[in-house]
Amino acid sequence: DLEASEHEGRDYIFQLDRVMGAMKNRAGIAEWAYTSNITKENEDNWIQVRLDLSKQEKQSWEETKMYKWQDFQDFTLRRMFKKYSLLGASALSDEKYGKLMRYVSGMESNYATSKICSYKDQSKCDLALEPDITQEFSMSQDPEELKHYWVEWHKAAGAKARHNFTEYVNLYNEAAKLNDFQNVADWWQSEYEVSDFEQQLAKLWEDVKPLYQQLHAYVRKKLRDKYGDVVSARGPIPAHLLGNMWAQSWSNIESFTRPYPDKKEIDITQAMRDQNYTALKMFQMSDEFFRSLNLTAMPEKFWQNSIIEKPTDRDIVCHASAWDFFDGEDFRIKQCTTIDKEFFETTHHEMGHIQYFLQYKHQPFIFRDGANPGFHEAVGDTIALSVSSPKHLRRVGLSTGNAEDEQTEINQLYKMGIDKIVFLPFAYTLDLFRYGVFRGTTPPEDYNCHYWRLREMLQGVEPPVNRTEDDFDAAAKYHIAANVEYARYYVSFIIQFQFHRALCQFAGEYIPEDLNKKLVDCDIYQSVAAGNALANMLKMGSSKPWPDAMEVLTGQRAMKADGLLEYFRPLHEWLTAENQRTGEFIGWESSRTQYC
Ligand SMILES: C=C(C[SeH])C(=O)N1CCC[C@H]1C(=O)O
Ligand SMILES: [Zn+2]
Repeated sequence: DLEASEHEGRDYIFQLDRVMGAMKNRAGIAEWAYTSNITKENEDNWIQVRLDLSKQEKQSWEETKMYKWQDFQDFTLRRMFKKYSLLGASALSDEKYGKLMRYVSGMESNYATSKICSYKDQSKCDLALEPDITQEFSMSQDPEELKHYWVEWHKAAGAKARHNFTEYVNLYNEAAKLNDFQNVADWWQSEYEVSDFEQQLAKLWEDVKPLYQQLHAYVRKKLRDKYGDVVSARGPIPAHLLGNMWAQSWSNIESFTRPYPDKKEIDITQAMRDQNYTALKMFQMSDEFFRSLNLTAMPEKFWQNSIIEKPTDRDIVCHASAWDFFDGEDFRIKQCTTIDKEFFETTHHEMGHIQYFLQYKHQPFIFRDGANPGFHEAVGDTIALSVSSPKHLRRVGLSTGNAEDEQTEINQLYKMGIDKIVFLPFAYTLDLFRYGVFRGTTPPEDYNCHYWRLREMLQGVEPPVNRTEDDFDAAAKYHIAANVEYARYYVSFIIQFQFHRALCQFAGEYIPEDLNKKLVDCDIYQSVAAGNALANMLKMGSSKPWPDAMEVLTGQRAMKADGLLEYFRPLHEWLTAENQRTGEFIGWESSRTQYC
């Protein structure tokens, strides 16, 4: 009868959960071994472990189907069964599952090990993306040099991945269908548990687009002033001039584009170098910030097992990552830290993942996840919004700036905006592109030119040189090569401002309409009230639908652009006035050249 099966179901699912937790630990150790030492042997071992585990997953999946869990009374039990009833990629045959993993590890290892030649010294051909190309790209103001690094990287990391990517799409879609999804796009979107996810993304973009267009027009003018006619007055911005390989953050061109150049600039990269900062010091500062909020300290194993600097004796996947080994004590970060502003933020970003792991480690294994993927990406960034405030940077001795005046505040909002606002159309493009690929509306013969049509339409950028279908520029971005869904970052860059605003109110740092408690000046450092409110949301993991988690912290049950727009309102007003003053054309006409 129903009662017996629900009672038996409870015993079964919690036993299964413990088995799955041990399996995730084993899989994590094998994947860590491979991505922290890229060799054929370690890749083979990782794939073998995953194949072994898929046998166990298939068997458990069959057992789960024997329970009429949809009729169970207990919400948590139903939710656990529902999540365990999704088998995932291991629904494929061993042969196909193995091939799918080979395609992905092939793309990821190519990305991680790609080397290109220096612009200045064509005989030096051992430049890796991190730290070499990233460093060059962030410092250079020579369009020809930037074009060289852009073209060579997109050739080495992008074009070479096209075959693997095309095969991966077919197999991954097969796996989606075996899990009762139309395609991978629907599978990825199901993670957000709303029926109109794609419409919500479009609505958020409509809300933010006017602000982005003003910022884009302003920056285009500044680049035109500096580089001349290579930057058109009314068209897209050439993507290699924005200080970042993917034009996803424009922070590196702040020094010569900021609104009030004669105002003192806070340069924490220089300050950290002057103060002999190490990677470890950055991690210790981040840990101390979280502890100041009454959150949890990094456990001993974190400091023992993490890799925070690039090894010199082997190839590793340098792209920053945070790892939960599902044993309640082993949590790690792997990143190739360099001492600069970008990695100061990245360190907080990754520590945010670890803090989330720590806060939900009491949950059943199946609920040890973000309320949705965007939540996991938002935790560290939300903390970093406080850390990057002038008030906080003064508190920790990374800035000697004086109190804010109107112009300094605009400069500060501009610095935040060329990181946070410009990221949104980039993130939106990446998964709009892949939704079309998985749905088949973008066929392989159109992959590259469609990718650029989306980038021009949404981001208002164009490639520095003509492109063809021999290129595959999308895979020059880690997450495309490594099969990591990207809408999570788009969601994160919206909701982190909802989280930040709520935390600032808990901390007494933000009071609407109070000019002494402005959002832009908020720093929640040492606020136990804010930390407790954040912890209450993080402890839930994925045990409840994400609107319940968001409501616990913000009182809102939907992701909305209002937090971001409120934060940047003074900048929006300033940009609009400035663009009117200089007569800028707002938006962009299609590119002068047919580049694809
Ligand atoms: C730092 C990570 C690892 Se989860 C990352 O991939 N991020 C953080 C912000 C956006 C995105 C990127 O680098 O493209
Ligand atoms: Zn992340």
